[in-house]
Amino acid sequence: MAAASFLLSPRVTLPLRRGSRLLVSCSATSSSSSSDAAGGVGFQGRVGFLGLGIMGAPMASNLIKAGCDITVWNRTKSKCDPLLSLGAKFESSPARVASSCDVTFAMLADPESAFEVACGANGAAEGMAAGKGYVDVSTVDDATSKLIGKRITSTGASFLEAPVSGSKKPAEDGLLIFLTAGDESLYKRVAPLLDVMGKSRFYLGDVGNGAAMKLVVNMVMGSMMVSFAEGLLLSEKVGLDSNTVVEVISQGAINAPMFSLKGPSMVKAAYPTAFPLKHQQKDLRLALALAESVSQPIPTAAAANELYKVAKSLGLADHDFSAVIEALKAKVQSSQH
Ligand SMILES: NC(=O)C1=CN([C@@H]2O[C@H](COP(=O)(O)OP(=O)(O)OC[C@H]3O[C@@H](n4cnc5c(N)ncnc54)[C@H](OP(=O)(O)O)[C@@H]3O)[C@@H](O)[C@H]2O)C=CC1
Ligand SMILES: O=CC(=O)O
Repeated sequence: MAAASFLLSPRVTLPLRRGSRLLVSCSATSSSSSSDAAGGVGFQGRVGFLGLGIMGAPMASNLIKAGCDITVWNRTKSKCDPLLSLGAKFESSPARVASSCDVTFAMLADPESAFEVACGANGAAEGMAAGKGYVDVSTVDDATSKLIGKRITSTGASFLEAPVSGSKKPAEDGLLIFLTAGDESLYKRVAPLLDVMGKSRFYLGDVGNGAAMKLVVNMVMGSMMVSFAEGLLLSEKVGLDSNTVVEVISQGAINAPMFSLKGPSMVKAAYPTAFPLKHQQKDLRLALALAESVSQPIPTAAAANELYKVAKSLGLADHDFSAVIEALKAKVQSSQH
């Protein structure tokens, strides 16, 4: 009986500090839950997708596979080709995508590119108008998100920030976690699309809260990875088997999927890119700025950030963020000379 009532009212509303509200949707665990009888996803209209990198490509691909009418754009045009073969349409600029679509998603690298694609020349804002929506799923800082939101809403369109937690595989599997904030009616309108791409969605109130939530989560993740890398190297130094360390960690209270997923390849010094190291360092940099804005010390994250900076200087920016372990190895070598 309890389970039935849970299913009948899947969304829980919880009060959140700073006068906003938190809506926790549990309905999104199944993308089929939002499918309509016509085989669509319960969203009427054309959907644009800007930015087809590691994350954007599988997200757009899942929307196409779910039957959505998708129009894509990417700075490097060749990355559109796999999507076009799945049935997507192409437009030659973000402005043209936005003007031909009802709702446009953007998945860009960083604050600079997210701003440029939304607000620059031929940017999405130029194609926006009342009745349209812009959903920025990139990881950016709250100030950038607010600037983008202001520019988009100045056209009469609606704006939602919706950064995601979850990496390449969750993006491929439609299992992302959306951290949304901004226009609540746009949130409700695009919920069926979020449900295709993700397993859950949080509505966090005012623009900036989604960005802040994402930065907090990635600040923790970046520090955890550094601590894990230190543990692996220390265990090796004292003669323990690193694979056994990974296994022991996986069975205890500090188990995290990230450790079991990345540990075995880290032991082999292999770092196939799921989450680029340069993006993890960007998130730590933005989290440090967020912390500074409220005078909150985050010394562990600050130390972790320094290590990711070293890793970048070693040419590891485009490797997976687990390659941060190489920066520790380099430190050991330099201390021995
Ligand atoms: N990978 C992951 O595991 C996760 C990533 N994120 C976040 O999602 C976002 C995208 O990540 P991901 O897909 O991995 O990154 P990628 O580096 O694979 O893709 C970045 C995208 O941004 C585009 N881009 C970069 N600079 C510009 C610019 N100046 N103008 C126009 N387009 C530009 C790239 O275009 P081009 O192809 O031309 O280079 C590409 O489409 C980032 O904010 C990241 O922090 C969030 C969760 C997980
Ligand atoms: O932003 C990265 C992630 O894995 O989430």
